[in-house]
Amino acid sequence: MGQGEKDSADNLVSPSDDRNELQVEDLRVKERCFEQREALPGEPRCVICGRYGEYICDQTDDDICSVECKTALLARIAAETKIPVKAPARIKVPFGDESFCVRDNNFPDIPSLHASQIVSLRNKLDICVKGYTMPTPVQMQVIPASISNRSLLVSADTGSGKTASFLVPIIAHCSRRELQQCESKRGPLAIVLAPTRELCLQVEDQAKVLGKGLPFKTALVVGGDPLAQQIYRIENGVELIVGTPGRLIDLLMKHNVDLTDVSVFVLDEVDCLLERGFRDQAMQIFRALSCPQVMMFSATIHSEIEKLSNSLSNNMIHISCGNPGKPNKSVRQVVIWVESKQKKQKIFEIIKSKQHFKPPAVVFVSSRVGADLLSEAITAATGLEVISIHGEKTMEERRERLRRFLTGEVSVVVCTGVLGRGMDLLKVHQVILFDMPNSIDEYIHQVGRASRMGKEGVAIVFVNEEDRKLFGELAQVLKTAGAPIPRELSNSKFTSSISLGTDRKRKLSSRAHS
Ligand SMILES: Nc1ncnc2c1ncn2[C@@H]1O[C@H](COP(=O)(O)OP(=O)(O)OP(=O)(O)O)[C@@H](O)[C@H]1O
Repeated sequence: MGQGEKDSADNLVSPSDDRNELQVEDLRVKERCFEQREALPGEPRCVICGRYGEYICDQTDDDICSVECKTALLARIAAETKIPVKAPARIKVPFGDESFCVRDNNFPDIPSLHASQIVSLRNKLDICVKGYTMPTPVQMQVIPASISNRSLLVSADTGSGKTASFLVPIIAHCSRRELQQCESKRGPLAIVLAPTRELCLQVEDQAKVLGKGLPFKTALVVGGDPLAQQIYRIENGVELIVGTPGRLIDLLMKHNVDLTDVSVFVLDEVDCLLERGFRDQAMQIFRALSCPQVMMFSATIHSEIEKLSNSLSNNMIHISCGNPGKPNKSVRQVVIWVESKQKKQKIFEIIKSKQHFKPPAVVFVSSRVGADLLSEAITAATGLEVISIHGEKTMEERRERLRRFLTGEVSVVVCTGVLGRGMDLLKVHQVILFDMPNSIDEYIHQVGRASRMGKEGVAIVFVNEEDRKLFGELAQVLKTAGAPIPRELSNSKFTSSISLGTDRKRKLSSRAHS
């Protein structure tokens, strides 16, 4: 019997039309079980009272005689499946790369699997797991929380696996929806915004890897690539769009993309997207969507960003893992005082030194022209092939250069902030901040390129008087990390409140008492 033809009285389904014909004398659904007759030999029996099982319970497929017995059946099932809720035991969550597994005694079937059973189950099901033996702390928290459909604001260390923590729920959501709907053309279900083309490229690649074999297609919408191709792809049906705000707005203004089904909106590097010139564009895209679940991520989220993010959702879950807002603990920060004129000489020395140069290395500078000039100068001084990546290069060049660096063809890249945030440069364990960035947040992100998933790295940072605007915060960051502070920095009047603050206070107050 079809769904629409169900008995209107409480969804009881008649098992057989033939039998109904024999029972024309009583078409009314039996409310109470005593209204039902006894079962004849060979007839179905009510699973509760044993009378004639005239109906099928729509929720369990059991034979049932009346509404009364259906209610009793459902109550019995609910009581049997109700799991006693114990107060959760306190779990000591380890830091960094310590391995641990949270076992949930409420679901005894899963935790009872022994390591050897897991191996044999994986063998039996042809499952091969490499690299991802368990979720990272941020994934442990974000993936289940995302199921609530509430918006999330997540801060976690650089290199701690935030990307997969939003891609896994997106892919699960998209493939579930895809399996249910079989339409050939459909609108996207999720949008991920990120501030740079390189980061979008990386996120889309990772989405493809994680969604392999599933009904899950992606479109990359970044400037520099032909718009027509991006539109063609979206029109042919994709589940996820990954893009930079500017190009996405451009595309949405010029073409009628159906965003009705977009139910997940991710802002990766949210502080950057809501702070710098991107905010209006990000908000414009948000307003084009109908109440999506918003997921926001960064290693640096401040109170202003928290306030701004609240305007995107009024029922937000805030998640913080590790030590966000600080440079990754796995990176040793070596800050050197170098006058501007000496910087080039210093970097040549480092790159020529077997002891100090640990390629592949990323060198951060503050300007595009600076990136080109420095890469040429290093090549001239050391003989090494060095490439530059920045926003003035064509997309094709940026892609090709990044590929050459990631595949190890070239061991040094000099770049502007385009590689500073989010880039997963797995083999890189050394970064050199030739120019200090404009803010301590960018410093945290750039330093973070030297370590992924707790691997040790080093960040060599050049500072001089020109960076005085950041002296206070830099000294604080170094002090917290236990890293050496150059004498010039600690003696500077801009850091006096940090290095001398407590002593001064004590002296003043003792004088006041005397
Ligand atoms: N569960 C896991 N097990 C092992 N490796 C993982 C796991 N999850 C992610 N990774 C890997 O860890 C690396 C860092 O992840 P990711 O780039 O997502 O970090 P992130 O937190 O977004 O960092 P950032 O703030 O710098 O953008 C990636 O190479 C990723 O493939």
